[in-house]
Amino acid sequence: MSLTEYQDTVDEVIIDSDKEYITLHIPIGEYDLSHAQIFTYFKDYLGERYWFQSKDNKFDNVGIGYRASISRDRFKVKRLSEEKKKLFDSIQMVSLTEDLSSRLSLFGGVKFDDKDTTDEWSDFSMAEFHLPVFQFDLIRQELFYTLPQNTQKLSEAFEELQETLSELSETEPDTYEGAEVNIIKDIFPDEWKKLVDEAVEVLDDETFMKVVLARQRLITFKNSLDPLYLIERLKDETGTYTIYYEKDSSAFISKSPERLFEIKDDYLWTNAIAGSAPRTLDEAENEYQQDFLLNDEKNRYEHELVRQSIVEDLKPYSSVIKYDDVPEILQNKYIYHLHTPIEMRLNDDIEIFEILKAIHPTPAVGGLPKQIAKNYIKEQEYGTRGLYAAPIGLIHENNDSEFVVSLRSMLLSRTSATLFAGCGIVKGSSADKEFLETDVKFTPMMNVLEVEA
Ligand SMILES: C=C(O[C@@H]1C=C(C(=O)O)C=C[C@H]1O)C(=O)O
Repeated sequence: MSLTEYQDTVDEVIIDSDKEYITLHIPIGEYDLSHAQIFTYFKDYLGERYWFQSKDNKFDNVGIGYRASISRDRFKVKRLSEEKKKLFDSIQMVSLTEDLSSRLSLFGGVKFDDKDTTDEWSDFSMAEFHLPVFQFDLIRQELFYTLPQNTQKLSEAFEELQETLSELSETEPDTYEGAEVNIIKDIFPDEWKKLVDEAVEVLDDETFMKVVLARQRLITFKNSLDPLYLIERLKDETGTYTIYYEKDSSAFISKSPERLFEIKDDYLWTNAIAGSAPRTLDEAENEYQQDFLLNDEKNRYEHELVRQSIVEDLKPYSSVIKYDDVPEILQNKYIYHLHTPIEMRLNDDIEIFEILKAIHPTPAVGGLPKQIAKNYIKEQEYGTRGLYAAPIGLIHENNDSEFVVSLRSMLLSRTSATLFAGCGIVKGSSADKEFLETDVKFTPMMNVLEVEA
């Protein structure tokens, strides 16, 4: 079926003058679009584009152009909830056929904490979510096209859109160049180890049990990083989330294994992930590492703390919370983690930002007790986390949502990349071992950039 057949439907739409935007919801199966085509065709939108693919491939969304945004300097649940509602309420949705299943979403995130933003993160606000002009759902083959209610006649806009889509489907993806490395430099590696040692000194079994300490690696390039190159490289590792998020002259990229939560029809799914061991190409070694992880006291203890804390944080929002006592192994390309899935039924009328505030930062990326760990990180860790280890994801109109803990990530400017990786420090941790673990956690981004340390 071709889109021209919907022209009558569009012509008959009665415009609701109370709304600020009209969103056309359109099947695009006839066009067969690729990520590379979309990012090639919409070059001019550089700085206002994203790609979000979930680990289970339930979502593969590309957003182009930020038509409207919620952007706040402070993470205030009430204000954000009001603004989100106001934005969704200002849209007149026009679905061209009844059998569409995709949902319009806001995409964005909330920074790890409110530590003074150094220049490197200044393109992103504390909390920021975007309604795209074009939201492509490449799994369901549907498009949301949002335009201001008053710009032009809707039927003309629809004709133009069809032209855009045919041009897009005929677009040859641009060729691109790889990244030519200038310098690779760990930021303050010795100081980081010293900080870990100091943390181990203050940590105990009761008052301050865990803190996650992160470090950075800076890579500079001789040429500017081509978005298309990055998009193609991001496809290399499967089984993780993919986040590619352009904002003004920065881009943030993550290949995270970790879901913060998913909410669907009053149910919430989350997980405890803590405890790590490297995965190699040697099967016998891998068997050993998994076995070690499942039975190692330190890793199991750390994992248990994380799980307990998440369950405690969510208790006020649910009367039914389910999980197993024994963790499973979560397998990524370069690393194994201990993993416990958690499922709960949400009480009525829970705001998504409330859940976000309650659950973030999980002790997998902050520590325990939460507030002490958060303060410790803010005061002691070098630099600013910004969107590293922060919640990033999609919020749909009805509160259904999916958020990622943006690990295995980097912040890009035109010719440099800052990679982030951290690990949980508990009493008895060894700085050298943890240093190696952060090395392993840099691997997904090193691999995206095709560089070796
Ligand atoms: C903090 C990171 O990872 C987290 C810390 C882990 C650990 O300490 O074992 C494991 C998985 C993640 O929850 C990171 O990747 O930067």
